[in-house]
Amino acid sequence: MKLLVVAATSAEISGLYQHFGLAEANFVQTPEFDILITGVGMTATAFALGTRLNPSYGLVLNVGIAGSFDHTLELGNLVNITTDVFAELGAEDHDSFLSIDQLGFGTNAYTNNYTSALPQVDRLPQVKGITVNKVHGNAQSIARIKSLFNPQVESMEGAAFFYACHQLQLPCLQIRSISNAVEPRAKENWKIGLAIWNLNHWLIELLSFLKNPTEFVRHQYSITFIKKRLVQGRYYYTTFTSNPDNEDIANHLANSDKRITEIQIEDIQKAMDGEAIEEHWGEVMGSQLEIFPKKGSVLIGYAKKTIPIGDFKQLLQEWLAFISSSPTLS
Ligand SMILES: O=C(O)c1cccc(C(=O)CC[C@H]2O[C@@H](n3cnc4c(=O)[nH]cnc43)[C@H](O)[C@@H]2O)c1
Repeated sequence: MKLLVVAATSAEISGLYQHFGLAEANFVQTPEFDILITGVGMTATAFALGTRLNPSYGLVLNVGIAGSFDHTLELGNLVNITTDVFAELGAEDHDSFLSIDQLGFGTNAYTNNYTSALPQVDRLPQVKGITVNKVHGNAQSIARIKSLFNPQVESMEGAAFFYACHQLQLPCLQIRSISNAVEPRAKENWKIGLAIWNLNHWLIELLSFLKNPTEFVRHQYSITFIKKRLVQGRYYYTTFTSNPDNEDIANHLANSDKRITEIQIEDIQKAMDGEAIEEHWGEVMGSQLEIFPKKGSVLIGYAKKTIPIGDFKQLLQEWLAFISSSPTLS
């Protein structure tokens, strides 16, 4: 299944280009996925999709940042926008608004139509979005649009994206990261960097998963391994998880250096072979580890997260392979 990733600006998916070693062009093709940068707004999106969208794509994915009307969504949170509305398309009727539907000229609301279960998508909250030409930044217009559509988020492209995919009947998803609250304009409150960071981590995890869903257990736990270059050519290895349930596991791995990881793998292997081991590791590397050979599970961290022993062994092996890739790590 080939994927088309659609974003308004290349800045919003800069981490993706970097991770896969791609040049920041407006249309990039790789064996597993293509990237299309449309430009900001509905017109630019419609034009770019008109030139590039075709039935060879198994999934079309719109990603970007968005403003939120919903106070339960924190800045930097990711959402799955399942319905998106052309909020300004229609006619004013004195104090009322007539949508394009009410005028009899079309449809103003479009939904995504991707039903396959992807763990990275399933764990995101599903929200209703509106698409606007003008970012809301005025108390009266915000109150008005809320009373008209009761939206949770807004963007400048989403509904146009759904419209184009709908025209070609292509499976599509719109995933956005909240960069700002929709409020009387206060640009200093926007967290664009955080929103883009989280979006890119999620995107890299999804694309790596689609590339090889069965190979990596870490993807089942939504854990991404990260290698950062420090000064003087040294590297720093850490982890990230977009699933709060797995934070203890991710931290445990990040805290395990090569030696500790090897010792854990040895003990886990012994436990799996029925040999006696120290089951109560207690606090190791700022994390709790208990091994239960009879139950076939391990407990990691203080949130009492228990996972199958085989999964833990494979996680450790993947981590060991990752951190062993550079001779600079002790
Ligand atoms: O500096 C500004 O005033 C400004 C206004 C809107 C967007 C931007 C951007 O840099 C991002 C463009 C991109 O972001 C989406 N976006 C983000 N927040 C909102 C929002 O509150 N309302 C509508 N769109 C938003 C949008 O989809 C654009 O593509 C800067």
